[in-house]
Amino acid sequence: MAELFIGGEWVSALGGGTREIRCPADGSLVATVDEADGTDTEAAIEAARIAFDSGPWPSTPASDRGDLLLGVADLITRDVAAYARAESLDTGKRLVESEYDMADVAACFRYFGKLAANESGRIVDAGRPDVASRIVHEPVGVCGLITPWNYPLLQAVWKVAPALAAGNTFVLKPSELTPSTAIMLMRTLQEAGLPDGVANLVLGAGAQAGAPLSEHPDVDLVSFTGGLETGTRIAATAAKTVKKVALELGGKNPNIVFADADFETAVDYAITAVFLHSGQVCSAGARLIVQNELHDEFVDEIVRRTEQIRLGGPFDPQAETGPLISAAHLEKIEHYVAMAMTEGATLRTGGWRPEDERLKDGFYYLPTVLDDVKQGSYAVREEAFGPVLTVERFTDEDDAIRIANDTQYGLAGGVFTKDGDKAQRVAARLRHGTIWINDYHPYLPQAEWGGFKRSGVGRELGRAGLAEYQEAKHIYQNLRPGPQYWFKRPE
Ligand SMILES: NC(=O)c1ccc[n+]([C@@H]2O[C@H](COP(=O)([O-])OP(=O)(O)OC[C@H]3O[C@@H](n4cnc5c(N)ncnc54)[C@H](O)[C@@H]3O)[C@@H](O)[C@H]2O)c1
Ligand SMILES: C[N+](C)(C)CC=O
Repeated sequence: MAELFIGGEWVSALGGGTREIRCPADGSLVATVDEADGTDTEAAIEAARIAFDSGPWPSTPASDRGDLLLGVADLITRDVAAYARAESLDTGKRLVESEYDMADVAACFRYFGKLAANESGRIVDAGRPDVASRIVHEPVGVCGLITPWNYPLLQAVWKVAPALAAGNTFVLKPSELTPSTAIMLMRTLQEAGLPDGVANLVLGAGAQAGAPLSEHPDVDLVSFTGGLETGTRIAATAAKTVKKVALELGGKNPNIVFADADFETAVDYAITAVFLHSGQVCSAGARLIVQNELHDEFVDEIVRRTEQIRLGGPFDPQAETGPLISAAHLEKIEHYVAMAMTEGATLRTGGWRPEDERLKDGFYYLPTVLDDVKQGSYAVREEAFGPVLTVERFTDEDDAIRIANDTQYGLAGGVFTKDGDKAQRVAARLRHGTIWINDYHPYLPQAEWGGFKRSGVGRELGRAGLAEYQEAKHIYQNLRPGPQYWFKRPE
């Protein structure tokens, strides 16, 4: 016990609450951890406030902050096996996927470590030789960071690394379902030499442990990754104290396949786009939009391959994808498929929990393909966040773009074609934050990530990802001061 990290100390929840963390692949007990409530979070906010207002971190030279982040990347790389194992036990994700995620975590610390070291503000030409004018970047203050369960450490680090690089202090509240790697990260930050109170961790349910991060007047910025409904609530609450708000929300991501695409490449990516991590990926290509003349052959092949996907737990070397995160999420997917069927979708494969005895204790759902879904229907409007592919058809380029943009979301999308000009034309007209051409899923720490429309506000990663955590201050110095006499001098 004592997994809350507040003011540089490991402490237990004041109310004595605990929560069992169980592996979604088989229900085995992973850990019993502290469950905070609002009082613990308020204590963490106070520690972060004190560290910001009177601690050394905000005024530490940016290059020294950068060095510390580079050291964190090295420590995570040293401990990658333990981190990956912990991530897989909490999420049920295949070990190899967690290993990739941990490499991305280290790369993110390296990117922001180097960016911090090169941070210099800029000189502004005031148009007068007797004026020195410059923009400096300062930290925003105390940041509340709230993160989901699907990529627990990676999504946290997309916030933690730029927040630290910019000189902020923070309180992190990871998903109550997947706290283990966040606990490990606090130990790593401590080992790297981060001053006390800069990094704080509270564990627990959103409504209790998370809510003060958007409500409390001492929090200057709240950055949230999660569902649209929660994000909307957090933004509304944060508005009362005029906090800066960054939101990374859901997606209903189109994957457009033209008839001239390389067939084998497009089929292979279409399957990975939607079924990676059992579809529990914000940018999952869950909406296959395929050109009419290719439809039958393409979807037949997708169905044939989907039926061969092997499900299994994180340490099954033959498993290709794993379980859903919880019983509640499994029920949500069942409801989603039932709704699609009532709307007239054709179930081509899946649509059930697997009968395999080997999987009986986990939250598994068969990879599912729903053909003939109607445009504008529930199945194409709502994010399933599970292993369900919907199929729509299009006639020509304009039709593909119209269908792909017909969503409240705008996170990501794919385009498959051998015609490079056409691919660029389509990419330019898609209202989504990331467009992959003849590829799907890669993201880079140096490339901004975020959503158009209701997929979010602001950007993570890249230069804009650092700017989210900075205030720009203009310093204007009159080099030859003297009276101006705008108002007449009294006689
Ligand atoms: N855009 C992206 O980059 C991105 C990345 C990953 C996940 N997501 C989205 O996340 C969603 C799935 O994650 P989830 O189920 O964990 O989302 P969620 O909204 O249920 O929870 C996310 C986090 O918010 C907390 N929370 C819940 N209510 C809160 C409240 N009132 N105040 C403060 N915190 C609160 C939760 O405890 C959790 O830590 C999907 O919609 C997915 O698309 C988006
Ligand atoms: C942003 N990403 C792809 C790492 C995780 C989305 O759920």
